[in-house]
Amino acid sequence: MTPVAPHDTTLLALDVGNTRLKWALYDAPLPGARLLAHGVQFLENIETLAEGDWRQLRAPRWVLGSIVAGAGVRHRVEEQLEQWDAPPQWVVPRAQEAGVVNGYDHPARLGSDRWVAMIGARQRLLARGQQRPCIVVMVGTAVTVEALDADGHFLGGIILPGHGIMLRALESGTAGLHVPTGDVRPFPTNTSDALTSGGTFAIAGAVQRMWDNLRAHCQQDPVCLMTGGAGWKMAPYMTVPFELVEGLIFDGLLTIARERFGMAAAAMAAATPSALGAAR
Ligand SMILES: Nc1ncnc2c1ncn2[C@@H]1O[C@H](COP(=O)(O)OP(=O)(O)O)[C@@H](O)[C@H]1O
Ligand SMILES: CC(C)(COP(=O)(O)O)[C@@H](O)C(=O)NCCC(=O)O
Ligand SMILES: [K+]
Repeated sequence: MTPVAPHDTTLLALDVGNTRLKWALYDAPLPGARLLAHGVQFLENIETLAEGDWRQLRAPRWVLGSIVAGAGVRHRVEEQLEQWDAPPQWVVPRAQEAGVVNGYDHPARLGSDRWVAMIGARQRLLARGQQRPCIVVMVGTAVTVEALDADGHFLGGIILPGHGIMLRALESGTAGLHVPTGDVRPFPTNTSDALTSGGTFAIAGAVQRMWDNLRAHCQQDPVCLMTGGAGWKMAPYMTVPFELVEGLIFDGLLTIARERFGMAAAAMAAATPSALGAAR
């Protein structure tokens, strides 16, 4: 095991989805921490991490992650982390955390990625002084659209299939849909374009509907933040004003990390001022 330097405050943040593992190493467990290194790995390649991307990585003091993949994947990720003396902590959605109140019937049954992204969204809005209702869209393997009111109450959200799952479902459920990816067109006139446009409009339409629901509920225009590996694919076709934000989940993980490890990190920084810098 690689020992951690006594005053090291590094945080390794993990976002394990159903398709890819995203990781980021920060110099401190705080929003705005300096990003030291980051990367992505498809789940089938997790076994390469310890001997590959993470081989030369500075040993993290803390490991905090969100995971929505199954127990098997979690075990494989944990094996790759064994080289360091930092047992991973996996976020489990609570009834409330970091200024967000969880409206789910069973708070812990909410996907941890959805919870962490909402905490990241809230942190981002408050940091720029915007206390407004917010729609959080994540376009990954699945698509999720969450509604938060201006006070940080998560009212509820929807789950729909992502682009890939929609196409595979149609391919396997019909006789005549086996065609290459097409283009998004207002009035598709071939099967490829019809499928690609259908999936894109389904997602854009779902977001529009949740945005309308939230505006009607709050009597105020929501902010819409969109993230996820396939967010860029949706960007040209959205019908509500939105911002494409990379790393909303990492913002959320840093916010949760501040609550969990911030005190310890501050104490270490006080012992060695150079470790964190005077600004923090
Ligand atoms: N270059 C790319 N590499 C991987 N996935 C991509 C790429 N471009 C778009 N995608 C889409 O992004 C999805 C993965 O996004 P991601 O946010 O990592 O998902 P998850 O969190 O569910 O693992 C894939 O399902 C795919 O549709
Ligand atoms: C909805 C999800 C499958 C999204 O997964 P992803 O696309 O990020 O891989 C995931 O958040 C999940 O498994 N949620 C648990 C059920 C729920 O949130 O209600
Ligand atoms: K995700």
